[in-house]
Amino acid sequence: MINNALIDQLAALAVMPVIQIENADDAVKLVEVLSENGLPAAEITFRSAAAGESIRRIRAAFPDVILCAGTVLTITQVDEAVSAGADFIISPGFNPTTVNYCIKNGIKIIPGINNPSQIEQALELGIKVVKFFPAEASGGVNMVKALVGPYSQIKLMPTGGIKPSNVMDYLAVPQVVACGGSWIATTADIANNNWDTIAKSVRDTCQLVQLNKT
Ligand SMILES: O=C(O)C(=O)C[C@H](O)[C@H](O)COP(=O)(O)O
Repeated sequence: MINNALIDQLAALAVMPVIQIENADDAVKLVEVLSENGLPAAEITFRSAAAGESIRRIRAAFPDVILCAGTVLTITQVDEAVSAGADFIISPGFNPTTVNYCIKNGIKIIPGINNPSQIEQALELGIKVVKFFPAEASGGVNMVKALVGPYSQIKLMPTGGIKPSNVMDYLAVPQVVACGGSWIATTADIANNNWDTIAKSVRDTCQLVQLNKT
């Protein structure tokens, strides 16, 4: 179960870089750039075959970064992510099989939801934090505000279509812990080793969200 300490860590970050990495050789350099420029965190998505190996190398090089596995769709991927060193699991949807497996095995998971019924499923299982995905396509910040009306106890991590131009609108909602997004370090910039571009994006993002933290 996601604990309060982790919620506080995510809230302090305000944003989670969602990463699709095609070559595990880029993983350590990427997290070095993220960390040194203000974001010691990464969600490594299982959208590529390099995800598990990337998590393993990042964890070995950076024992303290907040490292989670994203796009986790199966129990096999949960096991791969955890054995590689992921702190917690994020999934795009609410899959009872993976959610129950994580709960049973004491693995932290933030499952995806985008409607009231899924929030109630999550609450029934004692889940405190859910991913709101795909955030913009599901109604954006207005949907977040509508959802937290009846479910004020749930905390959300909106992801999907979030950019510098709208991230602050989400972070202004008290139940939003942090926002995920691939804009911070794009797949293309990682693959092309555009580290200066990523470093600037991280610094710009930190400067922007700092407004929310103060
Ligand atoms: O499948 C998951 O678990 C995911 O993590 C999905 C990603 O969070 C989004 O695809 C990121 O959305 P963009 O920032 O709009 O690119």
